[in-house]
Amino acid sequence: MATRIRPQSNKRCAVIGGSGFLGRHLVEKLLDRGYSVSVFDIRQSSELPGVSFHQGDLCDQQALLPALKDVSLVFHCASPAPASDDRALFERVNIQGTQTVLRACMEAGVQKLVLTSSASVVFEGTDIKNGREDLPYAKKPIDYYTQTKIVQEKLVLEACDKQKGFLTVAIRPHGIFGPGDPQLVPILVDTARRGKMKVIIGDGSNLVDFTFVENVVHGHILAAERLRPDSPICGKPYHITNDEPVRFWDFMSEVLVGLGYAAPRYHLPYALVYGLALLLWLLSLILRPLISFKPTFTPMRVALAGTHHYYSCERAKEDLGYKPVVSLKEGIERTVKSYPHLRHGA
Ligand SMILES: NC(=O)C1=CN([C@@H]2O[C@H](COP(=O)(O)OP(=O)(O)OC[C@H]3O[C@@H](n4cnc5c(N)ncnc54)[C@H](OP(=O)(O)O)[C@@H]3O)[C@@H](O)[C@H]2O)C=CC1
Ligand SMILES: CC(C)=CCC[C@@H](C)[C@H]1CC[C@H]2C3=C(CC[C@]12C)[C@@]1(C)CCC(=O)C[C@@H]1CC3
Repeated sequence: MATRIRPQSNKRCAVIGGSGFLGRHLVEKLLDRGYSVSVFDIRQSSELPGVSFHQGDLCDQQALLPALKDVSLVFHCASPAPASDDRALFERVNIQGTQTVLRACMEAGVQKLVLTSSASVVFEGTDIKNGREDLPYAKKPIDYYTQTKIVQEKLVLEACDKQKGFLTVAIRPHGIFGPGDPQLVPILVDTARRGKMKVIIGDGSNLVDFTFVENVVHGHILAAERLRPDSPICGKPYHITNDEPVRFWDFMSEVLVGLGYAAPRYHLPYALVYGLALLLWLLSLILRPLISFKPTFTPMRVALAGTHHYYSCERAKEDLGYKPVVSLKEGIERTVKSYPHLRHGA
């Protein structure tokens, strides 16, 4: 078992969203690196030695304050899941809630805030190849969740104020995967179990970033440790990826085959699938008062599965000294091993 390093007083931090997939990995790495961690989350998490847990809604400033007491550094990686598809909730938590987090940080005397944003803040459903951070925010984001992530990122970066001694930075990960992920592998396996994972959308050559969770954690910690008044990173966003763009369908196939399912083989033209998804989505809207159904193939998912969207992490390499610590191959192997219950026939 790994021994934890004893925390120094300047290594006190809080992780808002620390019970979630990314948050949990982040908390474990922070403990390994000698931080003392306080977790704030709406969801109860299993206990970790050395962590003080505070349960509450981040929209409630009074509930947040005890978790931020004597803390100089805050990571904000809480968000409702995109799949919840609840506009009012996205707006309340990602926009108003983030304003509350900022106010609470000021009141508690927090000096640094690292936000988990998303690379999708610049994605409009059409190809992005090696996109850099200077791409404009999407005017037509792929969904409302992403719309609120854009506003959230702007709020946090604009709050960076060297005079007030409050520094901020945003990490933009893309396609996070790894042990404990509640989205990517479970959705994929569910689709395969329902017999809907037979078709490749388009010619299958579109490249996408999938980022192993430990690399995303590494990017967050580097950003936190480099965030100083004299550093060029203040108030800026950073892409964090595996730096190994992969064909979307090769990645999916590798995970599926690793778990004992067949890889998709047949091809359908992108425009046809997108058109059908659009039609289904319209039907689901029209029929909503009578029956409720959630199509697997939403226009947003088809766009994610059928276009190029990969990003450059050169800025993170230059300013943060970032380099992925786990390769895509190893990440996939470790992920597949961590889901014995999702194996074919389990
Ligand atoms: N996963 C991915 O591929 C990507 C994720 N991101 C961003 O990374 C961050 C972490 O994502 P991920 O770990 O996947 O998500 P998770 O849903 O696993 O974790 C988010 C955590 O925040 C909690 N939470 C939600 N609402 C509130 C609230 N009002 N107050 C306090 N806690 C709350 C969630 O609880 P509950 O589960 O009960 O809602 C959950 O424990 C998010 O900001 C997301 O937008 C960005 C790019 C890609
Ligand atoms: C790269 C990236 C941004 C990944 C984020 C996670 C999800 C959006 C994907 C995880 C599993 C994916 C998936 C599909 C779309 C995108 C995901 C939900 C499909 C529904 C696309 C159409 C299919 O043929 C089935 C796919 C199942 C898995």
